[in-house]
Amino acid sequence: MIELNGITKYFITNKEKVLVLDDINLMIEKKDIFGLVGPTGSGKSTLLRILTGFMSPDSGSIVIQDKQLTPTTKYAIVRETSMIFQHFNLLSNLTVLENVALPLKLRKVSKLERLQKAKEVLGFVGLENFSNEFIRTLSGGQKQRVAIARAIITQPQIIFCDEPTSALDEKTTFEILSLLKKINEEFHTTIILVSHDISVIKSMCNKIAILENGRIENIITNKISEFKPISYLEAFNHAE
Ligand SMILES: Nc1ncnc2c1ncn2[C@@H]1O[C@H](COP(=O)(O)OP(=O)(O)OP(=O)(O)O)[C@@H](O)[C@H]1O
Repeated sequence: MIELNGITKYFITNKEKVLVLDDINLMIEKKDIFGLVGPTGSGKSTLLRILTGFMSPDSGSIVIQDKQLTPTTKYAIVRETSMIFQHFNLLSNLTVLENVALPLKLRKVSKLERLQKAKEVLGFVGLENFSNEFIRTLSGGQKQRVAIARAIITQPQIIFCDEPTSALDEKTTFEILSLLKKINEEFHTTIILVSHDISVIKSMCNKIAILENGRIENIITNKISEFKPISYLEAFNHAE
């Protein structure tokens, strides 16, 4: 469970103080696939950075898994989460298996155990025969599968996905979204999905928050397949 209460964030630019997030209140339940959409500059990345502990809000409170996110608790909380990025963020000098095992290496899990677990999750994402390949030899979809395997190896409660399919074609997008859905269903992982693509959000999410100018303009929790973007979304939608 994630609860945001009254989150605000300012940036200082050219001696000007700009309000980038304005009183954000959100409740995300366990096993939700929660979509965060909004035009460029609406504050999606800033909100994601705050949720993942990379940035602190100026005011407001965040509760994740029943724990208040503070500078002292954030490392323990972040350990229960993983992140998937648009451009995969894999290490090109490591093999597929080493990339996937890396989070367990950082947690000082023994080599035998982490490689065994990495093979297991590579099987789950359908890349069991790619263990010894280097990242540069893979397609975009395969790279994202590796990133997903790396994300689930720590059995996170929450996965944050920042435009996970924006670099992929339509068919690969469908395959990656199906894989994320399978993770949500099998492990009851909560997924927070940031995307420009309304069709991605509509096909995946059971709740959608629409951000505009740093404010939540709307939260949609039912009849998502019937949701039609209105004027403020027209500039960036791929819908219908
Ligand atoms: N480090 C920063 N310093 C100053 N202003 C910033 C900083 N980061 C973001 N901003 C501004 O904050 C606002 C929100 O930016 P943010 O990146 O969160 O939006 P976004 O919805 O993720 O946009 P996009 O879809 O283009 O990634 C924008 O006006 C942006 O210019």
